[in-house]
Amino acid sequence: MDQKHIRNFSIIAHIDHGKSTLADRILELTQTVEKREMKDQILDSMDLERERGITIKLNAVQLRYHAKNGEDYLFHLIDTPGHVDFSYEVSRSLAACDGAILVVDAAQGVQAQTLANVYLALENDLEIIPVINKIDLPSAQPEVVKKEIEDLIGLDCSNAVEISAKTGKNVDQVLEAIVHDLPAPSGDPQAPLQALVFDSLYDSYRGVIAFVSIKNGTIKPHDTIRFMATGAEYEVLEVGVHTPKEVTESQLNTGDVGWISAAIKNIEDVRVGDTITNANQPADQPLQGYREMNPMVYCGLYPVDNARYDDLKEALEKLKLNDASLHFEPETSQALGFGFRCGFLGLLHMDVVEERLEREYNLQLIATSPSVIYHVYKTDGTMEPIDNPSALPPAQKINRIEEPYVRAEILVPNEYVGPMMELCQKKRGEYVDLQVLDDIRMQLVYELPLSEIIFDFFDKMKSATKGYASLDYELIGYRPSNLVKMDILLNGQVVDALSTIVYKDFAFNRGNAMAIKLKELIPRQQFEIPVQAAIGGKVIARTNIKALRKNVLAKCYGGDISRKKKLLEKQKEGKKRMKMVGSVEIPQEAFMAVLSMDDD
Ligand SMILES: Nc1nc2c(ncn2[C@@H]2O[C@H](COP(=O)(O)OP(=O)(O)OP(=O)(O)O)[C@@H](O)[C@H]2O)c(=O)[nH]1
Repeated sequence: MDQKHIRNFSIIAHIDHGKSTLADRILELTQTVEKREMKDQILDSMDLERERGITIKLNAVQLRYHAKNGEDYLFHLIDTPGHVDFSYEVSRSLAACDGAILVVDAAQGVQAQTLANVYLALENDLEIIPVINKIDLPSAQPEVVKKEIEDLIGLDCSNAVEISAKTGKNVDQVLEAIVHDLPAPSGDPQAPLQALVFDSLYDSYRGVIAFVSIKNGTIKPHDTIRFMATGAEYEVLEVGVHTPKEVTESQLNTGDVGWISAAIKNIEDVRVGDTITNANQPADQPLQGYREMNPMVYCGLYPVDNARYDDLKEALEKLKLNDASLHFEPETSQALGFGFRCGFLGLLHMDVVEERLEREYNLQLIATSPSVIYHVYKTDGTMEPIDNPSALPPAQKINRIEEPYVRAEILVPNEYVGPMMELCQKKRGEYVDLQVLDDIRMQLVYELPLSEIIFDFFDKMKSATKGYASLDYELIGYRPSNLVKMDILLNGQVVDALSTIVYKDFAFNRGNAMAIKLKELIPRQQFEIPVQAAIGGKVIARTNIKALRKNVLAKCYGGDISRKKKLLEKQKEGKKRMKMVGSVEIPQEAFMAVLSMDDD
């Protein structure tokens, strides 16, 4: 198809405003997917996505649309995730497009990530079409929401389409708007090849598959390609698109969005954000990459079975291909043995990676409690970044510790401004600004320590505002804080994987809460186990896990051997996620105790 009839676009929205549902309707209307093959949210191909009902990975599909002007168009739709943890993926997918459909919930209106995503789209020079979704809801107020979009974002909404992605109402008008209001790709087919790598995955037969958006030139099998950042060269074996089924093509042209396979066995050669060019006729410059996102949260990941260390390493390498924001390096723990220190964009990202490792690579893992990166200034004048509390130098060698701060913008209905400010204050927030947005909402700006945001801030915010507030934040730098390392001792021994860095004024409460939580989580054993929280060798909290009195098998009367077996099986299941530390068996949940503690 000629370039004028191609449209490359993303759908952007705040979480749950209906991106995936709209994508489903578009696939149906363009008959990209046969009705009987249609399952809900077909673009969410990962099981995990379907179960959690959120979009994690971006996906690109090619669609054919017969427009009302009688002409045929080729669309490339790139789906994007909505959760704040995954904004990196959003900026990746936007770099591959020329336009974006902005979906706004007609009942909820503009939310924090609506704004954040619009800014990302504007940074990428995309044309934006506003679409008001969920007009079937009784609480829908499309006119109010349109005015909000005009006032807050400055987008003209006089032609904004009002749709229900659920019922399909007016979705055809969205397709027409894509044809008429979004630009065709502007690249030059005669120019040297420049293809933006916006994603990749590892296939055990074909090696690394790169997902690309062809900005200039063309690419076909037998071409020799060069990855401009790494310099690696390969001969192309196959090229193609997703419809969403994988389809092989003879060539990808300027404006196409598709995949390339070239028997790439070395995972390191392919970097998301890199530009592919033709080695025989190379482009002078790579395309502008996009902002690299740095991990904000770190934790240790250890195989439950130490013998599977190499499997974990391989799994992490493969996962990283498909998830450029994941970082990892080897680490050892006295308590847990050999594992990896891994960096994530946020807690949801951490959760998702852990679950993917377990499901897709069949690994059993223990994750240690998450931590941000602290800047530790030592008395010898040097600074050491610390993302693992157990690596903190002894107190006498520390001059000061600085921790990362974020600027948080919170959109909150008027009646919840009070409770929201109280929460921010409690989380060591510093008030910056409060602005009236419209008749019913305000925008609250606070500067807060990142460590307070990542743990249970979202949950607390939800309960303080009945779920009506939304949050977006960005890192603004480091500030000195009064922080100390809190150790946990089990049976008199420090368990390094349970150490945390805490704000000194909170230490006493946290130590107590932690000891109580561990008592709940660690099963009773043959002997009594003292649980202590300590700072610099001084115990600040203590409790005991009582010894087990009865043999569990005693519960099964006499001879029923099959029941006995079943019980033992069950115990074994439960034990899989346990780790022997010294003489104490610790379950996975215990390492995450900091997350579920209540300070109050
Ligand atoms: N009533 C109504 N519900 C809708 C409509 N569109 C989507 N929903 C519902 O809203 C919820 C969220 O929709 P999704 O399409 O998963 O939202 P999303 O924006 O893709 O969410 P993430 O992928 O997690 O960012 C689902 O329960 C949908 O069924 C609509 O037009 N009307």
